[in-house]
Amino acid sequence: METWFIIVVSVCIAALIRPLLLNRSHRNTKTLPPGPSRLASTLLLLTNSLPDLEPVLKSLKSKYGPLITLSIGSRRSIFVGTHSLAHRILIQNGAVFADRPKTLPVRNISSSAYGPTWRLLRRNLAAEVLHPSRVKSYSWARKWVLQILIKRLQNQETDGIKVIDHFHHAMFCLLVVMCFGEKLDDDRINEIASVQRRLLILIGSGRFNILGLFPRLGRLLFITRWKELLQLRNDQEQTLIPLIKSRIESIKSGSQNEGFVAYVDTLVNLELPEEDDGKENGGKLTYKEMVSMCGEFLNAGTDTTSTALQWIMANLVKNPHIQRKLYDEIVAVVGPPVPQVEPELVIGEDDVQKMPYLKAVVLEGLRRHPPGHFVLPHRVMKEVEVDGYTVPEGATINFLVGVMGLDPEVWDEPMEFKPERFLANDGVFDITGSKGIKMMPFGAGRRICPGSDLALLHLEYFVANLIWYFDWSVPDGYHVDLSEKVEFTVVMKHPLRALVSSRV
Ligand code: HEM
Repeated sequence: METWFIIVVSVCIAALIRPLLLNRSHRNTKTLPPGPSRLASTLLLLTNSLPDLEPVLKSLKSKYGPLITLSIGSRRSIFVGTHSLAHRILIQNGAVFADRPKTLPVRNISSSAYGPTWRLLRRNLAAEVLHPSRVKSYSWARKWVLQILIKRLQNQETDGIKVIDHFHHAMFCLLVVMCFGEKLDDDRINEIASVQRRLLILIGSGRFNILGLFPRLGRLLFITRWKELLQLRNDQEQTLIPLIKSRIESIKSGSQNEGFVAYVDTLVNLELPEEDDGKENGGKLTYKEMVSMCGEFLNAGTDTTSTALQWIMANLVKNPHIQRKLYDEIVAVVGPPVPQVEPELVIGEDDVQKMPYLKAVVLEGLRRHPPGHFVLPHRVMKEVEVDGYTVPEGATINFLVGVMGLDPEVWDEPMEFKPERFLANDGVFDITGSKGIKMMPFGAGRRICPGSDLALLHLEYFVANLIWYFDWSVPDGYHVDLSEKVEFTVVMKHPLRALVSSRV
């Protein structure tokens, strides 16, 4: 079904239920944060994916201020446009804003309601996979993937190489090992990457918004879309369940790599609590639920990181003086690059910790080009006052992450790529925003990305090694264009092509 049909149906529904809502809304809208009319809001929300709304929200922010409401029927979507309000909401009043709206029926961390199941699943990921000692135990996997990436980049074409495909492949190899404990060949990696990315891009396109906003009605009216989603989900299960089963078998038979814990290992014995509302079953995760958990792990750790890596490398190609300064720092710590790419001769993770300029480059990349220009939608758990307005219970709330990173009130020359800004304060920068938010590429507060340390390590490790081994430059007749395009994350509209030549 097409956009015009959505619009007609929504307008009819809005007209039918308007009289019912009028009394209530008259009472409430007085203190709601301001925003455009219900009809204009409905059209905006139904015809745009969340990232596509960014330019509209920017202009609404100039008109209405930093707290904006879009209404559709009785639902309210509230958007927050400044750092100080984001800090007040997510850090100082975090618990009220830590829930998620119920959308598609999957069980994973990011879509779990704020409650015991979410706590258990999140604690499991944080303690069993993302704990620093565990992250260290995956060090061999990072070295292995780095070899693969370097070999792929060495076989480049003369007119430059489109690097993003190789970054995606590398990140999938890495996250697949961490998830299923297996090194897979290229065909299997491509199969997993393909189904995961199809799901991500379809969901990111906003085509399923209606199913999330009105689950029952949406499924009836948009049966083709619903079937498309079910088919994709089925493909994902066909691809991931055999890997999950194979890992569980190897744990049972004791043939798995001793001392190495894959994400699946940690899911098998989890005992989920019964939720108070009785909507979620307790007990062990089913295979299908493990697919949702593993699918989340793969997508959270691959798409975001490879998108950020591409943006950072693009800025290093565009700004040779920054690349040179970074290379000099790397050589000062580990010496010049070695002729052979050997697992034991790459720049190690301990060395990376001694490179403040490298860290500044990565942070500047995340400020200037955060992979997500919004966080995942939060749900307000009880009515609360913010900045003199009433934010009602049940409203969804989101944050203009992209806009905050470019706010001239906070950042000097915000459009410029200047890593030096992160060297102030002895290079100490609190990405969690606990004392004050200046940017929030990983979100903030209780729902902050639990993978932020791992993501920073991956970015620092790959950027350091890629700059150490190779000189990156612009192919003839090409220029690095920093225009953006929305996929699931905000990616380069014209993907980076670079000439990558060995430094030895
Ligand atoms: C550059 C890389 C990454 C970026 C920019 C990023 C960003 C984000 C953002 C903005 C959120 C939403 C926060 C909110 O709703 O308030 C999020 C949530 C999440 N991220 Fe990441 N992320 C990255 C890498 C990772 C990695 C490597 C993992 C794990 C392997 C991960 C796992 C998750 C999970 C499980 C959530 C849901 C948290 C919850 O709902 O409690 N992310 N991430």
